[in-house]
Order: sequence, then structure tokens, then C-alpha cells
Amino acid sequence: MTSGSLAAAQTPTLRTVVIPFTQLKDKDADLSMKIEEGFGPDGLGIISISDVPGYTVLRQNLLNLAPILAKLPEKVKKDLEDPQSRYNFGWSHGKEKLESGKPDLLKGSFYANPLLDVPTTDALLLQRYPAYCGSNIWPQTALPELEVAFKALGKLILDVGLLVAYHCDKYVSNGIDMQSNQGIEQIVFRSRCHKGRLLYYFPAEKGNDVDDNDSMSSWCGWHTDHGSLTGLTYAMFTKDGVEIPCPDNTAGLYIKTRTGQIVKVVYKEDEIAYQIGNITEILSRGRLCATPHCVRAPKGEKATGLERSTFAFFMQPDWDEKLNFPESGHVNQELIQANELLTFGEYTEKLLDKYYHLKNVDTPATV
Ligand SMILES: O=C(O)CCC(=O)C(=O)O
Ligand SMILES: [Fe+2]
Repeated sequence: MTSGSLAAAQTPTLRTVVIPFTQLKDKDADLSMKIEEGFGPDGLGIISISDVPGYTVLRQNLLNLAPILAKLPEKVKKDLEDPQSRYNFGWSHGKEKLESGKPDLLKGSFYANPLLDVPTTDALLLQRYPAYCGSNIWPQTALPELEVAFKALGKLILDVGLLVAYHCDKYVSNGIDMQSNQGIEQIVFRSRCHKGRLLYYFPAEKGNDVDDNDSMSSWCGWHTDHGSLTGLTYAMFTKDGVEIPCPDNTAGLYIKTRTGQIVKVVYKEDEIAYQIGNITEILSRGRLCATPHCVRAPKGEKATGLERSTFAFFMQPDWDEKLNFPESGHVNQELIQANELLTFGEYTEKLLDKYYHLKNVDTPATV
């Protein structure tokens, strides 16, 4: 056994904190214990919502399309690319970099705003914030079902996410003075630049493990998401397009807890998982913590031909949202002067200026 697989074998597998939808939609319910257990300073960093009406079918409808999209002719996929937005809209394959610095050919992504096809036509804004303000590109002839399925699932994950955000705000405002319109719920509700990402992890070829360094983050590198809140589906594993249960239980999503322990997290197929992004950690003054996570590829014989499809929905503030940054004690605070009022777009721009070399290190649509 190599050191990497030894580490995986010793890594505990933990269940997410689960909130049934009926409780979540009750605005009078006191979910503070669960929010703290999931997102608080000692929390695991992930909460899943069970029994969301209509979710199972919408998940299947979209995830089934990921392998079909990835196998469209190269020419068709090329027409779905958008270099202007640095591949933050439409099809993206091999445009991002892995932790090793090599181009990421392991997965293909399709990005779109599930709520707005054209968030703005302002040329200056488009030039300044192409990753946020760009327009959707749908495969209208090659795969017309994609637009319908993407928008339907995205809308549902956002609606449930707004309820999660409501309960997060209730928990946070219990401890600190927060202006009512500065909560996550309002920020997410007002935004015009949400981003959905349909992910397809290509299968390993026989005898050619994707995981040459045997690391935990072999399929998707360690990162925290940049925005407010991320919704995640349970991934679908397929072989030759036919759904199968994942044959390697060390493959999947891993999280680094607040104490630095790495755990594999599991949730059920019909649950929607939510994680906290960096901006929420900053605005909540650390009461809700961003979630470091990565994805481990399956290994060995069993991995041959195994494909993984999933969907992430990045709920992020509008580019124009003025953010009330705390004076101190948060990540990236060196970028912000005391009492400086920055919009989310300006803040992202500063991050990109400072960390340009990190741009596209496996965190597209997140910075
Ligand atoms: O593939 C996954 O399950 C997670 C992907 C992810 O973390 C991301 O796209 O930010
Ligand atoms: Fe992520």
C-alpha cells in the first residue's frame, strides 16, 4: 500500500449534518444547532437537505446529460467555448490547471447562469467582469435538453439555498449586529451572477491511473469556493453511460475540518449538499466557515472506464453588491483598507490582481 492509499484507508468517513426540507422551509423553526454543527467554527463544513420535492428527477435529468455533452464531436464543443470570459461560460476542458501546473484534462465543465441568459449588455461591465457578466451559450442544436434541465435544477438548488441562507442569517444575527439587508439571503437573492457548473470527470483508461501521485485531491484540487454558498448534487457514476454504484468507496468528496483533519463526507443520492464560500466567512465575521474540499479519483482496475458526473451551483453576490467588510480578522484582509467599501466585483478583481498566478488553479468560477 502506498502512503496515499494508506492515508485514504485511515481517513474517517462522516455523514453530513442533515436537515429535512419540511424543517428548513419552516421559518419559525430553530435550526441554529444544526447550522452551527454544519457550518460553525467547529462544524464539518457541509449540510445536506433531504426530501426536497421534485429534486430526484431534476438531478437525474441533468446529470444524465453530462456524459452525452462530453462525448459530442470536438467541433461542436469548440463552438460552445468562450475565451472572452476565460472559459467561465460554456464548455471548458483543459483550460484550467491542476495543482501540478499541468492542464486539467481530467474533467470537462459546462458553465452557465441558470437564472439569466444575458445579465447585462453594458460593454464596459462585460470587459471588466467577463466571468460574471457574460452571456450563456447553449448547445441549441446538438443538445437542446441541456438548457431546460440546467435551468430547472439550478433554480431549485437556488430556492432551497435561499432557505439555507435564511437560517444561516438567523444564526449569525443572534451573535453580531448585522444590517438586515446584508445577510446571505438578501445578497444571494439580489444577485445577477450566479453560476452553475456541470462537471464530467473522464474515465481512466486501462492501466492508466489518473492518480499518478496517489493524492487525495487527484480529481479536483484542494480549494474553498469564492462566493456565498455552494449547492452540490450527489455525483452520478457511470460506465459506458450506464449508471452504477461507485465501486471504490475511497473516491469522492473530501473536506478538511476546522481542526485540520481530513474526512471523507457522504450524503444520500436524494439530498442536496451546501457548503460555505469565502465571502460568507468574511461577512459573517467567521461565524460561518468556508469549506476546504477536494475530490479523489477512484483507483485501480475498478476505476477503468468509470465516469463521474455532478453539478455545483455557486451562489455569489452581484458584481455590484457593496460589501461591508469587517475591519480585521479575515482572509485576504491585506487587500482591503480600513473602512474601504468594495463591491464584490472590485474585491474579486483585487484578488485576481494579487493572485493572478493562481487563476485557474482548479478554482474556476470561484475566483
Ligand atoms: O466534483 C465535485 O464534487 C466538487 C466540484 C467542486 O468543488 C467545484 O467545482 O468547486
Ligand atoms: Fe468547490
